[in-house]
Amino acid sequence: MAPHAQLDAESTNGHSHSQNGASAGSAAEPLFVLDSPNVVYTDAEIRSKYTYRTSKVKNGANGGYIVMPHETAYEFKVERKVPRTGLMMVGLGGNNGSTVTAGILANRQGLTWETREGQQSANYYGSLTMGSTMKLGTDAETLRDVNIPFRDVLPMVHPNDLVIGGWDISKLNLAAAMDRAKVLEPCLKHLIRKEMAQMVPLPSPYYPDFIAANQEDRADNVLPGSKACMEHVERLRKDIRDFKAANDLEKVIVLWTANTERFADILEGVNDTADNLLKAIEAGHEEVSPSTVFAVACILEKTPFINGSPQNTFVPGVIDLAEKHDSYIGGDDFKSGQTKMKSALVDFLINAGIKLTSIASYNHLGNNDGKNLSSQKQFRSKEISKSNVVDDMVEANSVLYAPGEHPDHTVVIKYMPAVGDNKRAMDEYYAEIFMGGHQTIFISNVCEDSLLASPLIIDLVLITEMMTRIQWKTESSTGEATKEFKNFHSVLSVLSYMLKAPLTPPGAPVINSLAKQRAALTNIFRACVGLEPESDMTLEHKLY
Ligand SMILES: NC(=O)c1ccc[n+]([C@@H]2O[C@H](COP(=O)([O-])OP(=O)(O)OC[C@H]3O[C@@H](n4cnc5c(N)ncnc54)[C@H](O)[C@@H]3O)[C@@H](O)[C@H]2O)c1
Ligand SMILES: O=P([O-])([O-])O[C@@H]1[C@@H](O)[C@H](O)[C@@H](O)[C@H](O)[C@@H]1O
Repeated sequence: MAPHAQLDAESTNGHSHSQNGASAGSAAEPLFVLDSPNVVYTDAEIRSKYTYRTSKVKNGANGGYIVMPHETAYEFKVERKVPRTGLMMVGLGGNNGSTVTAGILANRQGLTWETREGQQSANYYGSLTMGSTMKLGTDAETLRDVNIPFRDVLPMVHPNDLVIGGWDISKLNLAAAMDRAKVLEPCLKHLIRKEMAQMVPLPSPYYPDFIAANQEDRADNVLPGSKACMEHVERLRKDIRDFKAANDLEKVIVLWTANTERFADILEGVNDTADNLLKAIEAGHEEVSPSTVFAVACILEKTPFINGSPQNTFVPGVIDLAEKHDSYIGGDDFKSGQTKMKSALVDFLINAGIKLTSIASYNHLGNNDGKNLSSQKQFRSKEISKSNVVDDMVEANSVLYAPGEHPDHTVVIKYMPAVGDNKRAMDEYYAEIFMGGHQTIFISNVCEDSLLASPLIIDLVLITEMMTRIQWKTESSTGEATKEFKNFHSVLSVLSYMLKAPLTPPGAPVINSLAKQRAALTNIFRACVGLEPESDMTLEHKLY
């Protein structure tokens, strides 16, 4: 048997994999065409001329402002051909890794299975790309909204077509890993057990100091060496090349869904620049984490790398290296349940003029993630990513909050083995309302953590792959045109909707508001086919 088999689109009676019949390697007939001189379709590309309208503000007299409308003319280019794409997960044998793999297999085969509530069919619920819609416009006759599946706005990879592989420090095949995870129904597991058993994770670097000591008993599938080294970087690069060749892939995305690591110290001369980081790895510096080694390997292999965990994988040297190699990175920490709710509810409360003064977020869970997080250093990584999610919304409202003022905010996570993957999240939101009143909101949220995270993994992969096929150029406002098409900045902040602690290009603001994050992603994709940003003005229903 191959050192590790993969989940391959051809290995099952494939269903029509993508909307409007497209499958990997083809340019689908789009669901819609924009009838505009600003959008040109060829077999290979969509070209869209888009005017980005913002306002520049400067201080005026008496503490006021002077606002100057500002326009930038962009041209976007989208490659229409959907490439044969692989997903390599670090932590393939974990709850998320095994669950998302099983979910894709079940969807690809169009499976249904018996549950206590009756027949259940495979679906992609919880995925923004596969489960949500966007407004295309209004019907020319009836003026009713016309909405389309998000996945149809651009020619995206269909998750059913993804070829899956990856690494794990645990050697369990994915059928055994699925059993260990205790997430999926026995009847479903029975239907996919054979294919899942064929998938065996590649051995991986394991540096014990970065994850909880309680993970040691799992580490039976590790590469020689217990600290960073160039041999590990080169081995991971070869793993990616071999996976690509063995599966005849045009593209691979690597995603970290392995354990939460402790934060790495940022050390001048070690991980502060690309050159220093490469030297530090060469020298076997003990402050370089496995996730940073994966990031470096992916950047050198021009393979996008996404971090689904909260640790600071992207030390300054990694960002510097990604920029130098024009390679995509994104992260951090899937925004799956309690924090996702928080980033929507806080946005609502503060934008309703309600002064949130206290947030208490408690949760307990009993999966291996919870076990790893029961160790203080790993919990601290998670506490940071779960705590910073309200900062931008608070700072944006100077009516409610004085400079530096913010709600009390506490995050508690406890490991309770009995509940397994069924995370219990309990939140209390306490706020000041009109004339000295108070509002207290209690939220209880129980769900399988991995069934929330798995669709996010799919969205992160599909959107990252789509971004590798979008380029831009502009006639800048000062007239210096960007002659050649360019990639977006190496740090893919467009992924923020799926992430608790969105990584942004150096100096760029962090936006945590869920609505703003979705609007940014939606409107960038709309601009690539010449559609204006979504506007809810609906003047057509107000001005007559
Ligand atoms: N809802 C969610 O499940 C959720 C939400 C946000 C973030 N996360 C994060 O996603 C990650 C995975 O969550 P999970 O529930 O699947 O955890 P898990 O413990 O079930 O899986 C992690 C896997 O990573 C493997 N691993 C550890 N170190 C590795 C290394 N160096 N190389 C390769 N594999 C390694 C482990 O053996 C394990 O199989 C965690 O960091 C978690 O905090 C999960
Ligand atoms: O995304 P979210 O539900 O706010 O946060 C979750 C935490 O509550 C949980 O304790 C942890 O195990 C998961 O990895 C995830 O980070």
